[in-house]
Amino acid sequence: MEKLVIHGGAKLYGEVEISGAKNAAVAILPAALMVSKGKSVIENIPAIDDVHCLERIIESIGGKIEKNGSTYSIDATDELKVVADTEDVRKMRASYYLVGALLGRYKSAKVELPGGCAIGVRPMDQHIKGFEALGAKVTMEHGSITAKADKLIGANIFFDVVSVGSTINVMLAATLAEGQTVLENVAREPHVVDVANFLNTMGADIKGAGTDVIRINGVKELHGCNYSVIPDQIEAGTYMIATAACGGRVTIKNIIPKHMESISAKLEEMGVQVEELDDSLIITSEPSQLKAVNIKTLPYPGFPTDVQQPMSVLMSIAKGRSIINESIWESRFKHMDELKKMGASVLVEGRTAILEGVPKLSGATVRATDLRAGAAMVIAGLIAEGKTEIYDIEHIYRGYPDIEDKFKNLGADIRIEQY
Ligand SMILES: CC(=O)N[C@H]1[C@@H](OP(=O)(O)OP(=O)(O)OC[C@H]2O[C@@H](n3ccc(=O)[nH]c3=O)[C@H](O)[C@@H]2O)O[C@H](CO)[C@@H](O)[C@@H]1O
Ligand SMILES: C=C(OP(=O)(O)O)C(=O)O
Repeated sequence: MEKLVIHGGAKLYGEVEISGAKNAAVAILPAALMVSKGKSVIENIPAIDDVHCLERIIESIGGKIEKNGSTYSIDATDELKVVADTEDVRKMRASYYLVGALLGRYKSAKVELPGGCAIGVRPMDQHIKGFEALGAKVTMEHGSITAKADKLIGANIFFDVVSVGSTINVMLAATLAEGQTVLENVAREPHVVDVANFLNTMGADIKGAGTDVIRINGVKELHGCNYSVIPDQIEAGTYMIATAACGGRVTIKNIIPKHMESISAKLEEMGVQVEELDDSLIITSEPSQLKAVNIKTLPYPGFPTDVQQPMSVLMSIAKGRSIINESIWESRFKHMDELKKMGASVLVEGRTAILEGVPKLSGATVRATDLRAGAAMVIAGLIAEGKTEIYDIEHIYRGYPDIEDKFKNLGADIRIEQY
């Protein structure tokens, strides 16, 4: 087993290269299984455990993957199995995209129910509503979801909630349906746009991704293509916040500054300097000058829920009272108990957390209760006085490539130890 050991106190200086986006890559890889002609060559795939899990799932149903660094070549031209039932499917959230991809291509899919971070109830009713509107019969039994159709016919679907997963999943299936599908009240996250762009590069006809209405004209088949995954908005946000919390000056490289606007604006409100270049941001911070702010997590372009936990660490040392309203997930404050062990002053009531800024945190033994909670604990360890040990770090590796090396290169005292 492994734990992270951090000695806090170092300011961060230098450059950090952001990897491909987790939540785009984990949708694009299943989407590549819809291609019946040619190979898909996909660059900038992040080296994270969710991707490794997905690789094993893809191979278990007959897809072939060749890797060259972060470039994956996917060959799905042979007939695939439409049943995905391995342990890996239950470990990660994004395995649910196999339903949309296989239903689209084969009009049949049976996939074990997904896992992912325990951050609240994670229903699939909107995915099911979309598949059913396209003509599929969907059942959930014995821990798996089965979707079958004689044929898929385009439909108008108005989602009851703004959901990344159901927007992408139904878009996948509708890509190979007959006629036009109109999806309304859809998620506008950069990864939704990236998946639509990938599908279009493979021959799909999708318009409107990035707005709240997506129009899809079904096509008969998809062909291979070359594509590069967008940079990870959440990984970039995590390094921006870490720099703001530790102090120093760091260039966050290989990003799309537009995707970072809600985070940049909040950091500036706190007194952090954010300089925008073409594909990078320079963060300069003096932590003793940080001011309290309030955030409410919202679908894009609002403040991302996936950055809320790292952000709470920054708020814990900002002068004054900060308030977080977590509007997406009802259990995304589990890390607060760990943060309290390090001296943070936090009161959690339902979906609200109130933080009274303290001058410093102190090192402690803590757990990564989920993926972004783990990133939050790393930032807390980096700013705390003394030694912090973080257990259950497997959660962190689901979404952060080389986190230890990336922070080491910026001057942090962080290492992995076996126990
Ligand atoms: C692999 C992946 O991309 N994960 C992201 C994805 O998760 P995921 O796709 O699971 O999250 P959704 O956007 O679907 O969920 C948003 C909200 O809609 C609700 N909901 C969702 C589906 C449904 O059928 N019914 C329903 O009520 C959820 O309970 C939640 O309150 O988007 C979340 C919100 O940005 C992020 O935190 C996750 O990092
Ligand atoms: C919640 C997250 O991931 P998942 O949906 O894969 O659990 C996340 O990336 O913050």
